[in-house]
Amino acid sequence: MLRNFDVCFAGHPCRLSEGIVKVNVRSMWGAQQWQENGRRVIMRGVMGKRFIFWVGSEPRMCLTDKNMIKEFFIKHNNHSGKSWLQQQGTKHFIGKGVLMANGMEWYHQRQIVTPAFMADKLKNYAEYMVQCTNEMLDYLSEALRSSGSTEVEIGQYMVQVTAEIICRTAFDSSYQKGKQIFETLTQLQHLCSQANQHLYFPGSRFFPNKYNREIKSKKKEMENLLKEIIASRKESIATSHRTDLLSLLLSETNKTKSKKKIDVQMVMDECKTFFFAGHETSSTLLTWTIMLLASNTEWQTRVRAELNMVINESMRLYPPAFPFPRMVFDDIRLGDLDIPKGLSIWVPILAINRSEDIWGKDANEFKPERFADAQTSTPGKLFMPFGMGPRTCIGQAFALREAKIVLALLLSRFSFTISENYRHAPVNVLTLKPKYGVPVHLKPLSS
Ligand code: HEM
Repeated sequence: MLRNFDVCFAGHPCRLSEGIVKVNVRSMWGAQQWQENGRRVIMRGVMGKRFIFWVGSEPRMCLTDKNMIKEFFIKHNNHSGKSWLQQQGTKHFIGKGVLMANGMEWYHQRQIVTPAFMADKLKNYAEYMVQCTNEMLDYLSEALRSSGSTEVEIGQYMVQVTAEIICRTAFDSSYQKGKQIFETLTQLQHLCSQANQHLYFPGSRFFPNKYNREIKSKKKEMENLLKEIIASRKESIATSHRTDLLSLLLSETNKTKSKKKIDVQMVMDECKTFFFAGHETSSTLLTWTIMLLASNTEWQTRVRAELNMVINESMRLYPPAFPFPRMVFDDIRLGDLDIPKGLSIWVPILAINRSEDIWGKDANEFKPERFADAQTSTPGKLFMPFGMGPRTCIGQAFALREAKIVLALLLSRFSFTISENYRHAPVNVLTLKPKYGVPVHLKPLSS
């Protein structure tokens, strides 16, 4: 039985779309502020810190209590997971990979991919990260020289470098080879996001409408490309000693008796998941961090010694990814609540990260020093940019190492300021992106 929170039947509590925060209910907790084209949009909640809202046919409960969130993510992982509705929303571009799997399927997949992110592998990956970043910076310098302009949209370079890094480290293939897959995956992601904004009713996914037709054809295109890479790698798998993610996955397809045996469709879904999760979030983190540094130039000199603080503050203000809502599959007791199965738990990360009650009056300001001492600067605060509990981000160490390498190399070669053409418009397309990119003026440090 549910008690002690307000109920709202009006729809999404907070929806970031088209760069403008649209609040179509009164139920947002606390206050959430956003800046759109210089205009500050302020939402104030009137429904309290716990409430229920509906997403289509799925009831979701907003939870903001730190202890209950921790208890839920850590203790109740076995009784919760991604709902059918969420799996439907992402199935065309990431399928049933580890991000969307539940129960034993998730457990087996997580076991298979974990070795690819162990400390010894990360050490090897660092070399690729440096190499890919230097190549990107050379390319960037050349682009500036040939255009004669100082302005670039930096986001596209961050997408390119993180895509190249994940291709080389996880799939041992070059960016050029994986480029087509990335483009198709990005198109699919946008198509799925647009399709999800339309009314869902039972059976609607089978309708041959514009979105469904395009999604089907793009999905086929991408899977054919992946099949080509898999086929060429399968031939060499027995003789090579590769330990990248794709090799780990392919070796599991050969295990006839293993409980963990996976088929080619699963390998493809896992590849799509890592293509998506492995660069989308990281490029977003880098782009927002550069936007913040370009707007707060004094931090460019300090950041060399204090990268951790800057990266944390960037993820607080612009969390690249939020934990997906988790559906409760069995009745559970959570704090003072009895949660029935079928209810999803949703944590409003943006509201928590910008709450004045938690972070103080300057919650909306860029102040990396609030993370000066990671042990003591966040007591009593909930900060979970990589999720929490057994399903925490598998690529966390990878992403942080990559972010530090890319930022450190960029800062060693350029200083930068935000362009007057920058339009602040965060938009949620599964990750939190700057809708119009981040144009900056770059100045080579040697000149
Ligand atoms: C700044 C960069 C990143 C951020 C902020 C981020 C954030 C997250 C978050 C919040 C989750 C939890 C999702 C949930 O609970 O529903 C997650 C899961 C995951 N992330 Fe990341 N991530 C980042 C980079 C990466 C990278 C580089 C990889 C792979 C190379 C990766 C792979 C994954 C996978 C596979 C999961 C699913 C884990 C599971 O369910 O067991 N992520 N990430």
